[in-house]
Amino acid sequence: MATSSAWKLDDHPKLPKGKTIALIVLDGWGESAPDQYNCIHNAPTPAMDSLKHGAPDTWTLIKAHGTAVGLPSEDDMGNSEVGHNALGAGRIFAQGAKLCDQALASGKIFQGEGFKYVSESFETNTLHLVGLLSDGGVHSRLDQLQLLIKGSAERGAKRIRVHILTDGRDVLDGSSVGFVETLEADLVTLRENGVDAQIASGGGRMYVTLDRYENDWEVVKRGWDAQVLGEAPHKFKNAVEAVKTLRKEPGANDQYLPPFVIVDDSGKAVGPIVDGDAVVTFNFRADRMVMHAKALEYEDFDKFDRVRFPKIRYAGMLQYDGELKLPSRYLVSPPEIDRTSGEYLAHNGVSTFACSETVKFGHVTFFWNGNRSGYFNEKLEEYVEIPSDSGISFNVQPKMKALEIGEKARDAILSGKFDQVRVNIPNGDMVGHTGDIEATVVACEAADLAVKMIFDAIEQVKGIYVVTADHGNAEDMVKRDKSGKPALDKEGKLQILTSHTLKPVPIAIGGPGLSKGVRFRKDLETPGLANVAATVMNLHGFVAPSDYEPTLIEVVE
Ligand SMILES: O=C(O)[C@@H](CO)OP(=O)(O)O
Ligand SMILES: [Mn+2]
Ligand SMILES: [Mn+2]
Repeated sequence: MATSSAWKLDDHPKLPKGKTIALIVLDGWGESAPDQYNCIHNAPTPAMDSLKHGAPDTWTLIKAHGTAVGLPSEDDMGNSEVGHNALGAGRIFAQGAKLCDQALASGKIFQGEGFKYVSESFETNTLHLVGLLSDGGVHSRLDQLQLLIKGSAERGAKRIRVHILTDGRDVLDGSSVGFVETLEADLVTLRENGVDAQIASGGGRMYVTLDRYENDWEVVKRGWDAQVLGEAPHKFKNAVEAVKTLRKEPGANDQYLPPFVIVDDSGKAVGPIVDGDAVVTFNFRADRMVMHAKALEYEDFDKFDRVRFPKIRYAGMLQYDGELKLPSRYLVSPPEIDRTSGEYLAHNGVSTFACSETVKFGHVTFFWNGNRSGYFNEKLEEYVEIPSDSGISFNVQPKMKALEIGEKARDAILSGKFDQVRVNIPNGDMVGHTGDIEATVVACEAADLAVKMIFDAIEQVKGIYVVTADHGNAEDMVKRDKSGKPALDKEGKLQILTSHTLKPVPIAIGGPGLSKGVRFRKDLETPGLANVAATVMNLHGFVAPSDYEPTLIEVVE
C-alpha cells in the first residue's frame, strides 16, 4: 500500500518505532469502590492489581460513558460499540442513539429516503417494527420506538405489528413486563383511533434474533420463525400475559425468554411478515442486527431454511455495516467514522494482529475500525477469531476462551511478525451480564490470567503493553440508590445489576520497551476512551493526526 501524503503520520520527536505493543481491552472492567458486589475486587487479579498501586504515572482512570463516547447524556452507560469506536477512532462521534434522537426530534427521519421507501407499503400492507424493547439505550430505546410508531401512524400506516425482544441485560431482569405494558397501552390508544396496531411476536434478546458475529444462527432462526412465519412453540392472545407466563418457565428470564407469537381467536398468528409488507428494525446499534439484516435482505442465503422469503420493503434504523452496505435502506445515516487509527497505522506500515473469541471478535475488528468489516491491508493485518461456546449462558463456563486468547496473543507477540497485538478479553462483561456474582469472580480471575500471559510475552520481546477496558460491568453487580447503597425492590430484595455501569475504566502502560520518562499527563480535564488512539500512535513512534483527541502521555527528561 503506497502511503499517500494524506495518510502519512509524522514521526514522534521522542518515541522510537518498532516496539511490539500489546493492546488489551478488558471488556466490562470498570473501577469502583471495593465491596461484595465488586467482582473484580473480589477475584484474585494479581496482574491488574500490580499496575495500580503507587504508580500514578502509568495507571489512571478514563471516562467510558456518556458524552465522552458520543452518547446523548451523562446518564448513558458505556457499551462495546461506542467504547471500541472511540478507542479505535481517536475522536468522539455522535453515536446512533444521539443521531436517532435528533432525527426524531426534528422529524427529519420521516422525510428521508428510507422512511419514504417503507411508507409506500402503508396503504395496502402492514408495517412491522422489530427490535429490543427497553430504555437501556445501548441497542435501542423505547421512546424512539414510540415516536416511530406515532410518526408512522400519522403518516398513513394503517396496520402496525411490533415484534419485541425482551431485554434484562441493559436494564434490570423482570423489567420487560413494564415495557410491554407501556407499549401495549400505546397500541390500545392507536386502535381506538382506528389503527390496527398489535404486538405480533416476541422472545428474549439472547435467545431470539439478536445474535452477533455469526455465533449461533439458531438464535436468528427462532426470530425468523416467529416474526416471518408466525410460528413459535408458545402462543398467546396477549403479550403481557406471554411475558409474565414465560418468565416462569425453568431457566427463563428476560434475556432468554422463549419465542412466542400472538394469535387471534381462531389461533392464527396476528402478524407474520408477508409479501408487500414494510419492515423497520428499530435498533440503532449494529452488531446484533447484522445477521438478522442478512436474513431479511439477501436473496442468496444458506444459514438456515427461511421457508418463505417475503418481498418486503425493509429499512434499518441505521445502516448496520458500512462495508457491506447492509441494510441498503435505512432511516438515519450512521456516524461516519472515518480515518481510524487502524487505517492510519496500516498506511504507515504498522503490522497488526487482532484477536478475540466470537462474541467479541467484531469488537476489536469491526467496531475498532469504525463499523467496517475486513482488513485495511491484508499483508499487514491478521485477525483471528476463537470460536465461543454457543447455546449456553456464560456463567456456566465463566473462563470462556480467555486463556486461548492469551495464548494466541502470546504466540503473535513472540512471532515477531506484529507491531501491534490487540485483544478483547470478554469475561468480565459476558459473565457480568448473567448477574451471577460467583461466576463473575471466576471470570475476572480468568481474564487476569490471560493478561498475565500477555505481559510475560511482552517482557520477553522487550515490548510495551497498554491495558484498558471499554466500559464497566463486573465491578458493580447491584443496583444502588443515590447514596450508593444497594437499592431494595418493593419486596425488600436486592436487585442484581446485569447491565454495564457509568464507572470509569482503568488504563495502564508499561513493559520493558516503554521509554524512560513516559508518563500520563495530569493536565487533561476529562480524558476518556477517545484519548487512547493518539496514545497508542505515540507508542508506535508517531504523532497522531491533529484532530484526534489528545494523547494521554508525555515524555519528561
Ligand atoms: O451484549 C451486548 O449486546 C451489550 C449489552 O447490550 O454488551 P456489549 O456492549 O459489551 O457488547
Ligand atoms: Mn463491552
Ligand atoms: Mn456488555
